[in-house]
Amino acid sequence: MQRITSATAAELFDIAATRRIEHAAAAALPAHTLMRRAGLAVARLAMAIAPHARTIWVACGPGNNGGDGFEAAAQLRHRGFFPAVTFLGDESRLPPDAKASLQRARDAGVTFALTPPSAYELAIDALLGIGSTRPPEGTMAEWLAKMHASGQPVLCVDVPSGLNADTGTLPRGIDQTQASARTCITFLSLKPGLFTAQGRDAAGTVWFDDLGCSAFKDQPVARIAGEPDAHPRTHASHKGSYGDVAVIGGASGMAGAALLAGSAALHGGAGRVFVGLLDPSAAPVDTAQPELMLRDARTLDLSGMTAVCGCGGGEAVQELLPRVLSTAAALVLDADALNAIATDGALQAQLTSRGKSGSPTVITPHPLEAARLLGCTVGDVQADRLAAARQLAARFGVVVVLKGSGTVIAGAAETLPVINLTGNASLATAGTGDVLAGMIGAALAMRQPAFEAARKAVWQHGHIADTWPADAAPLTAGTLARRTPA
Ligand SMILES: NC(=O)C1=CN([C@@H]2O[C@H](COP(=O)(O)OP(=O)(O)OC[C@H]3O[C@@H](n4cnc5c(N)ncnc54)[C@H](O)[C@@H]3O)[C@@H](O)[C@H]2O)[C@@H](O)CC1
Ligand SMILES: [K+]
Repeated sequence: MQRITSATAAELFDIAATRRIEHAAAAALPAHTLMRRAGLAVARLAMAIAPHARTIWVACGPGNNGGDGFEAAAQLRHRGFFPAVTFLGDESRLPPDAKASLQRARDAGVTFALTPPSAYELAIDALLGIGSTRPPEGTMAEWLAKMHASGQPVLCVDVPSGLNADTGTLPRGIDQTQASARTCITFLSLKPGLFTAQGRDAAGTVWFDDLGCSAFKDQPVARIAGEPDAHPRTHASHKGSYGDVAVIGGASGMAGAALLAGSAALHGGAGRVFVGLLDPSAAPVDTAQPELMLRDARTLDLSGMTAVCGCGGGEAVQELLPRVLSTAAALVLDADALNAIATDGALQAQLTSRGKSGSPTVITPHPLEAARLLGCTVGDVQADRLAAARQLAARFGVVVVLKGSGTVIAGAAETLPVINLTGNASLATAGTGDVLAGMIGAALAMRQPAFEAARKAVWQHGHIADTWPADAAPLTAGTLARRTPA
């Protein structure tokens, strides 16, 4: 059993691949072995979460996820705990493994009840796993709501019930984010839905148990990538060794966004950072950050530079985009640059030809910007974030950073997309996206490959937030930029 953290590197498998792994493993092992192992793993984790529990509510559903719950209840009873099982299904239609585990729970003396216990110290959600096909309703929805509103910890078996393990989406009206502590133990494969969209909130802390079946492989759909490699600076280096970044943005009233991106690029280790402001009346220097070389955006020669374009760009950025797209040696496109491209077919064609020519290019849309670029709704993007990121990457031939809970980084078709595991809700504040764009710009200026530059910056950006002390003042975008590691 392994706890999954932002340092974990592993492949992610969709439901179809997980089914294939399960069938191959089940065929190679004696009957019922997988469910016995899964139930034992659940029981062990339950005992670790609630070692003094008097009552553990085990809510079991109609399929093999429920079977894992019966098996866990049997194992817990053997160890002196008092599980109370509520079963929502038809015993005569249980799959064979689950039927055998139900009998084992009965033989162990587990209590069965029609309604959840009035008091309990831990709830085990074994209602639905990867076989969830429709939104929970009726009694199942009531039990889920009760479980998550009770204030007691919830341990989800395989996946939080109702969560789409491929996409991380929860059905409308199912809120699984209120329980005091949420833990999920997942089996045989790590599923992408646990790590993006609503999955992270619903699953909480994720544990993985391969049930002794690591030999059974299949085709992954994505990966979590762990901490990126450090790029130590050599002693015999100078500012020219680390490249130039030119931030293009800061239209009237929005200079701050460009300065934040510039600050992040500077602290991220770029050799020199120019900030090309779109507001002609902007101040000629930022006295708080005199290292930033402020220029009129229209005068900057971008050949040989990494451009970070769009932060606070307003509508003014549109007129510069043809030149930025054609001349920047490497490019990060953010915010208003993406909005401008979304409404301009000629710019889209230019981005596509730039991407296909192999010039390093990273785009950093949040879901609404991604929706505008794809010509769909935010709901469509969030319904399958991996697919949306892959689609954008394929259309324009660029590296895509689709921001949001479980940021997705997608690139060329032959590169497995990454779901990033760092970051938390403290990043949901103005300017943090500008900082991320600047950080990616610094990594590109240091000639790191575009996918790796994006992955590294996204990881570090979230890691700064994750390690920000809980009792410190709120993390602002300015502080985030200044803490960017070189
Ligand atoms: N077969 C085995 O030996 C193993 C099974 N495993 C467990 O089995 C799970 C998959 O089992 P299943 O394929 O039986 O799928 P599930 O147990 O996830 O659920 C499928 C059943 O739920 C019903 N259902 C789907 N959505 C529903 C809804 N909204 N309301 C009410 N009923 C609904 C389906 O009609 C079907 O009867 C995994 O997630 C995992 O927990 C793992 O323990 C690995 C080993
Ligand atoms: K479950």
